[in-house]
Amino acid sequence: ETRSNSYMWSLNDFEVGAPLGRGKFGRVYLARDKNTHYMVALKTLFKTELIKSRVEKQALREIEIQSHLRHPNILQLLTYFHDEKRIYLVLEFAARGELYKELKRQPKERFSEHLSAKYTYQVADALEYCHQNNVIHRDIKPENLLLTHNGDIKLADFGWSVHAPSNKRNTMCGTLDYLPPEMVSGQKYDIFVDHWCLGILCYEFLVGRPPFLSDTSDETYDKIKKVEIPWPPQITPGAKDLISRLIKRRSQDRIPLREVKKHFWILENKDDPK
Ligand SMILES: O=C(O)Cn1ncc2ncnc(NCCc3cnc(NC(=O)Nc4cccc(Cl)c4)s3)c21
Repeated sequence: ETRSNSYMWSLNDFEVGAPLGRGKFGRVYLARDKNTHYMVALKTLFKTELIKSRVEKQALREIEIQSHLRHPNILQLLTYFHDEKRIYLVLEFAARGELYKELKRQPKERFSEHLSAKYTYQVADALEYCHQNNVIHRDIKPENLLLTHNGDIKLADFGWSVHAPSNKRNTMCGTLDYLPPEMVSGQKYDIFVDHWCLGILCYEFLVGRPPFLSDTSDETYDKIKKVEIPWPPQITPGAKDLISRLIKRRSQDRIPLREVKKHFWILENKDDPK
């Protein structure tokens, strides 16, 4: 039987299994609901770590944002609870784990046009839904995408998401490769930062590395500001057309997500594996 909304979840409701991954603020464990035997991913966040890094408001904002989002390509936050030391996020379990590892496992560390178009379509669909709910994800990259057992995308980790529009400074700890020009220069930004990241993501699926990858972060900043995209031979004209319409310096020039979903390269490649 399902529990009423007022039920107070606790660690005691779960049998905790193998660690799935580790983050800066805590670990992710495979866990099973003792009652229903439903498998979940249990993300623990140490309160002291959150406070030390001054991201405790971010964690609460993520819980607020993610508990209202419901979409087949967004990793669902099922519930949450805390004890004296940790906050626990009870998340949908994505059985094929991080897309990033799947990308590195590929023969040339890159996806076929079919998989690239399928994943780009599913992320575009999830982002369109986020934007309709006035949420900017802001941290779209392969590390934040998970795969279900049947190979569908789950957009995860809304730890950096905010309500649009925003000029929230974010001390990005991760890669700079996905930052759009407006965020690099600390300007006000809007939902179109996600469009930029979708273009970078599609490029990385097809090439195996992001377009502005450089040895130093200064070089990366320069390439981001100049928007110089190298086009290796495996990028077909259709893929180049879509990517060029997303990686635009001016945010309002980036094509809408509904246009991404019906772009000819996406429609020609997203369904049948070649
Ligand atoms: O990814 C893995 O390591 C392994 N893995 N494998 C399968 C699988 N199935 C589901 N979830 C997984 N991982 C958790 C993904 C997250 C979702 N939401 C998050 N939110 C968050 O981290 N928030 C957060 C962090 C630090 C500070 C602040 Cl303020 C907020 S992490 C899975």
